Amino acid sequence: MKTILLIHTGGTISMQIQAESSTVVPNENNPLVNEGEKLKKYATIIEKEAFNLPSPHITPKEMLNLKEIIIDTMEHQKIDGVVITHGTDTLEETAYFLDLTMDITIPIVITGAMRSSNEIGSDGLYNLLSAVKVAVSDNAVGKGVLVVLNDEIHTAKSVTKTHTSSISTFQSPSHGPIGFISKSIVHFNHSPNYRAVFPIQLIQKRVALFKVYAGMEPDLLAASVSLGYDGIILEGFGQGNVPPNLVPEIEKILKLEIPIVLVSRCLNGIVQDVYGYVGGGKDLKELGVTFAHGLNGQKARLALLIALNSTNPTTAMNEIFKI
Ligand SMILES: NC(=O)C[C@H](N)C(=O)O
Repeated sequence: MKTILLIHTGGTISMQIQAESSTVVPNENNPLVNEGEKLKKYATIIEKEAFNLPSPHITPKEMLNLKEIIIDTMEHQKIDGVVITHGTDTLEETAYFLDLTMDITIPIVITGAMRSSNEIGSDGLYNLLSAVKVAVSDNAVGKGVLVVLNDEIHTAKSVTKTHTSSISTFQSPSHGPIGFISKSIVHFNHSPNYRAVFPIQLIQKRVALFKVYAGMEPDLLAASVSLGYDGIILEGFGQGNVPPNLVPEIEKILKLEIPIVLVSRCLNGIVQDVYGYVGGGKDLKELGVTFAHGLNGQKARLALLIALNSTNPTTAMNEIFKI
């Protein structure tokens, strides 16, 4: 039987709803900790509670802490896979952070829930069982960090939370799930083709993220530089375009060697240097803006943060943002 390291971090999966107010609140004691018996059928479980936080309280510091817990455990005992329970709001960010920083081939599977532990139809325990089934699957080895909810398996790079409350909230726009879990099997449809890994130890730099909007003025970009941010992500329009009045400020910032990375505010597709007007993708590429293909804003932000904190930021940026 395989051994799985199960790490709890909090989130709705371990919260409860209060009948009087319908408010969902954290539990002092994580109810999932008592569910070990149900998991024993699938794996030998080593259980750790890293923290008990709603996921909006999670920062790259906690993400780094999770990485350390996994590495430390692997140094002391043999484990065949890792399952992490996590709030869904920032789940995709923790998943992608670990995907970019963990140089290991054993499966790391992250799961969560949209309904709290004491709600009718709670999806927590079910998703946890699914995540364990994936983590013990031989076919999950070498596929990077995976996200498992609602019977689907997604890669950390492509998955995103698409619905505020539905249990089918996690989707991979443009890609679809990498696999699924049925009653009896864990099935993979395809494999991820490329994964850059940067085992950083520390996060010191700061990266700002801006969603571009019609009529946006350049002062916020200038303010982020004055505030000492080390990099900027722009979630541009469509295939990667911005309003023309941002262009002089973008040029100024790039001359200061502060990287600007462009993604699209569209849910599907990639950014390209197609449009040749002022503020169009072609213009931005010529100025030296970096294009991040297929990443959403929050993941591009983590990617740039990790690149800037790695030993050779330029090489890391080239690796991370190549298609
Ligand atoms: N479904 C959830 O887990 C949402 C919750 N606000 C969290 O991320 O902690």
